[in-house]
Amino acid sequence: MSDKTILKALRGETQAVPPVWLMRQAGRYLPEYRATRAQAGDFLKLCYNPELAAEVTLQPIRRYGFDAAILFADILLLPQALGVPLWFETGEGPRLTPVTTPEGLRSLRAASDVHETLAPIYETVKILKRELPKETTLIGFAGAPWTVASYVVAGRGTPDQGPAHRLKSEDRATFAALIDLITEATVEYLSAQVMAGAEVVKLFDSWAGTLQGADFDDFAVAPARKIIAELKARHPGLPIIAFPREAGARYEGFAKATGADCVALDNSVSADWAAAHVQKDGCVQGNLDPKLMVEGGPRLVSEAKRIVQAFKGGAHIFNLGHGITPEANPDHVTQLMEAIRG
Ligand SMILES: Cc1c2[nH]c(c1CCC(=O)O)Cc1[nH]c(c(CCC(=O)O)c1C)Cc1[nH]c(c(CCC(=O)O)c1C)Cc1[nH]c(c(C)c1CCC(=O)O)C2
Repeated sequence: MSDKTILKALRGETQAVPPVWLMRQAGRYLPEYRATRAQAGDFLKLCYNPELAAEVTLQPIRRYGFDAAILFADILLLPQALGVPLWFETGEGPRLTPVTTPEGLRSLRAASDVHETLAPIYETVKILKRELPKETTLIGFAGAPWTVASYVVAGRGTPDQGPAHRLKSEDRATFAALIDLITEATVEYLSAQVMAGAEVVKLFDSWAGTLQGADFDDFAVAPARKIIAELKARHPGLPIIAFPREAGARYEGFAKATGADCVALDNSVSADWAAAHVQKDGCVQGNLDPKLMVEGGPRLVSEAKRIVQAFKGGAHIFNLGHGITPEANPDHVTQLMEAIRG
């Protein structure tokens, strides 16, 4: 059995000092990231350049000694590999050519045909496997089907994911077929990451919180359960983290319903509530407010300690409730690491 701290937590072990990594730890708040992105040309070129993508993955590990490295890539590379045109508008974020009709869906590639486009990502994983410190766990990832589909339908991120909700009610068959295609392709993609050397995988469902009632079961729970079952059949013992962001009360029971080993918590749920209602079923990850990484100082330290304290009775991986933002101060990450590790 590995004695890596992240893998211990994912097996359900309680540790005196929780392992720690941060969502978006490789990113624009780091000057060395901005320099490497400029060298690559742009964000997508960086994602598809294995040497440089591995370099930016390693940068925060060198600086802070996080317990995990997360593969540098993006959740939208998968729909791109299915044939959906993708680009990034500077200062605005991702754009895709929307897929909203049966014809649009038929024009996409089969799930098993994503690997040619994604081969450079698997190469990044292989480089990282070689170059990471032996105590650092390598996390692969993908978007969960609902979140990926919501970008594919809207052609961009929208505040309420309205276009995807509309397609879901107006042409449920097409929407469900899109979810199924992404579900299958996600298994292919994550399985290939594991074969290349990823030790853990994480499913990001950033927009799970916009799904109400039975839709949450159909489009957040069911696809995650399918993906997790198939991955665990192919890779016995593979630890999986699920992040149904803003699921609120529906965080309770999510691990059991999907088979995930760990549930990542956003910062809208209180750590005390989650310790009682979510951590009873296994490891939890989270959940410091990312704004504190901009503010720094005493509130950052006291909030971080409060979260460690709340989860100290069970398995916990320290993280933020969402990604670290470009405005965060790199010195505040050092403050955070001292608050956690002492
Ligand atoms: C919804 C989503 C996306 N991508 C991702 C999600 C799910 C998590 C979340 O809710 O934040 C996940 C993601 N995106 C990125 C990673 C790499 C690993 C890491 O966490 O360090 C991961 C795990 C790099 C990235 N993905 C993106 C950047 C910034 C691009 C740049 O350098 O200009 C990075 C480092 C761009 C991106 N990518 C996406 C958006 C909406 C944007 C624009 C918003 C933004 O700029 O933050 C889609």
